[in-house]
Order: sequence, then C-alpha cells, then structure tokens
Amino acid sequence: MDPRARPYRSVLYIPGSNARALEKAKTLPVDAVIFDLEDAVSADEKTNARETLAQALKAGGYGARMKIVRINGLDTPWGRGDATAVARMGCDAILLPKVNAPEDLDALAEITGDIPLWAMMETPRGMLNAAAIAAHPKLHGMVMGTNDLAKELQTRYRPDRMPMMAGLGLCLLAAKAEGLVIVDGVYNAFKDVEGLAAECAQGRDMGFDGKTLIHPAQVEVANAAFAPTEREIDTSRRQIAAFEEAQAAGQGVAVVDGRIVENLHVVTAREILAKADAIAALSA
Ligand SMILES: CC(C)(COP(=O)(O)OP(=O)(O)OC[C@H]1O[C@@H](n2cnc3c(N)ncnc32)[C@H](O)[C@@H]1OP(=O)(O)O)[C@@H](O)C(=O)NCCC(=O)NCCSC(=O)C[C@H](O)C(=O)O
Ligand SMILES: [Mg+2]
Repeated sequence: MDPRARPYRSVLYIPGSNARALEKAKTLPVDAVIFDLEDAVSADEKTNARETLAQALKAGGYGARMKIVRINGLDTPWGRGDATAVARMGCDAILLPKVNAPEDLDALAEITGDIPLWAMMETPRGMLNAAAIAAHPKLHGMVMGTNDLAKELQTRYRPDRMPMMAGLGLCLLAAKAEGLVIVDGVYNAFKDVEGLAAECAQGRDMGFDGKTLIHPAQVEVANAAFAPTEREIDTSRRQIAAFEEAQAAGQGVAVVDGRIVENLHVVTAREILAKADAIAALSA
C-alpha cells in the first residue's frame, strides 16, 4: 500500500514514560502518534518507559491513529533492547533517530524484520545521504529533526528557517523521489499559535505531508494547515470536470479561472480530493 494514502497532518510526540499523556492521546484528533523512547525520556526512565509503552499499546484504544515508536539509537545502551521489545509491541512503524546512512536502517531491520521503518533526518551526514536513505526498501517515512539539525549546524533560530532550507530541501527531494511520507520538524514554542501557524503554512507550501507536534494545543493548527482548503477542493472538482469536458471535445487543455488545466493538473486535483476523502474517513 502507498504509505502516502493516509493523512499525516498532525504527528504528536508522546513521552513513552508519561502514562497520563499516553492516555490523553486517545482523545486527540491526531493522524499519527510518535511514542518516544528517545529524547523525551530521561536516562533513568528508559527501561520503565519501554514497559509503560508496551502496556499502553497492549491495552490499545488509539483507533485509526498511526502508531510509530521512536527507539533510541542502536549505538546507545538502550537501542538494541528497544528494537527487540518494540518489534513485539504491535506498532505500525519504528522510527530510528539520527539516521546517517542506509546501513543504519539495515542494522535495525536485522532486528525488526518486516516492520516498516521511518527515519529521523537530523544530522548533516543524513542530509547528504538523504537520497540513499530514502531508497532503503523498508523505509516508509522521514521525520525532520530540526532541533538536532540546528544544533549540528550551529544555526540561530529564524522564523523563515533560512539556515534549514538546504537540509529540508534535500530531504523533501529524496522523499518525493521515492514516494515516501515526509513530516516537518517540531515548533518548540508550543504556546505560540501564530508562530506555529506560520511555520505550518511554510511546511505545507514546501510539500511536507504534516508537522510533528509536542503538545495537544498544536493539533488543531496543524490539522487545518495540512488539509486541503474548501477553495482547493472546489477548484479541483471544477478542474477535473472542465478537463473531462475538453477531452470529450477532442482537446488536451481546459481553462479554469483563467488558468490552463492539463493532465498533470488533473493528477494533482485528484490527489487533493483523495486526501480530503481520507481525512473525512478518519473523522467519520
Ligand atoms: C512540553 C510538555 C512537557 C508540557 O507538558 P505539561 O506541562 O503536562 O502540559 P500541559 O499541562 O499544558 O498539558 C495539558 C494536558 O495535555 C497532556 N499532554 C501534554 N503534552 C502531551 C503530549 N505530548 N501528548 C499527549 N498529551 C500531552 C497533559 O498530560 C495534560 O493532560 P490532562 O491533564 O489529562 O488534561 C509536554 O507537552 C511534553 O512532554 N511534550 C512532548 C515533548 C517531547 O516529546 N519531546 C521530544 C520530541 S521533540 C524532538 O525530539 C524533535 C527531534 O528529535 C528534533 O531533533 O527536533
Ligand atoms: Mg532529535
């Protein structure tokens, strides 16, 4: 199945150690959850978090939300134990942090078998190897780790994210070339709704499928930003109808709202309508 067939507007991190947040997620309108065993969990809590998460996933209740578990890196004291345990937890995918090269995914797949893999893209080497990482046969999705990337690049925070653009662009190109899902990085100031909305709009314009989030207050903004707008839906319908009419008349081009519509625009229009349908099905 095409990994992009489902929506990924809102992808919420939940610390695997936080039982209350694990429960809360079942009530939130998020498209996907990243159950985190890495950065959101302190070293002292790592082993307990694995057990808390196993219990939560066993109990279920996450409905149609995509269940992704972020493990610790395989070069840490917890990574291999996480991979072995998570492979038995019934999640939908395993997310490996700080992927530098496709061999990192090979090493994980040796432990986890056929479970779909996702990669955190957050190191300079990972950016440079993005195309090779995206081509890994087990990889279904990429998640931008903009905090780690900023740290490694020694950038300053800027609302326009100019220092990030080369990395974001390389990963987007790599993901799109291989038909993978790609989700944008987190917006740290979780009470700043306007700033989040601006960054979501930028990510949507660039072609990201959605945004990773750290707090429930961010969900609504991301869901709105990454869903097709009413206007896009209306235009798509009219483009498809006009193009079909033009074709029936033996023409290869139609005009809608003063713009040409060719077959390639119809492909985009159909994708927009399919995404709107998939979102409607999730909330039904
Ligand atoms: C940032 C937080 C520590 C704030 O938590 P808290 O003080 O509990 O917030 P609130 O009191 O406002 O919470 C209100 C209710 O919402 C629940 N909650 C909070 N956060 C989450 C969440 N992430 N998922 C589900 N539910 C959540 C609270 O439990 C309250 O519930 P209730 O009382 O029942 O109403 C906290 O938000 C937090 O820990 N966020 C996640 C942080 C995290 O995961 N960080 C790691 C991922 S980011 C990263 O690593 C990016 C990447 O690697 C990179 O390099 O960029
Ligand atoms: Mg990170």
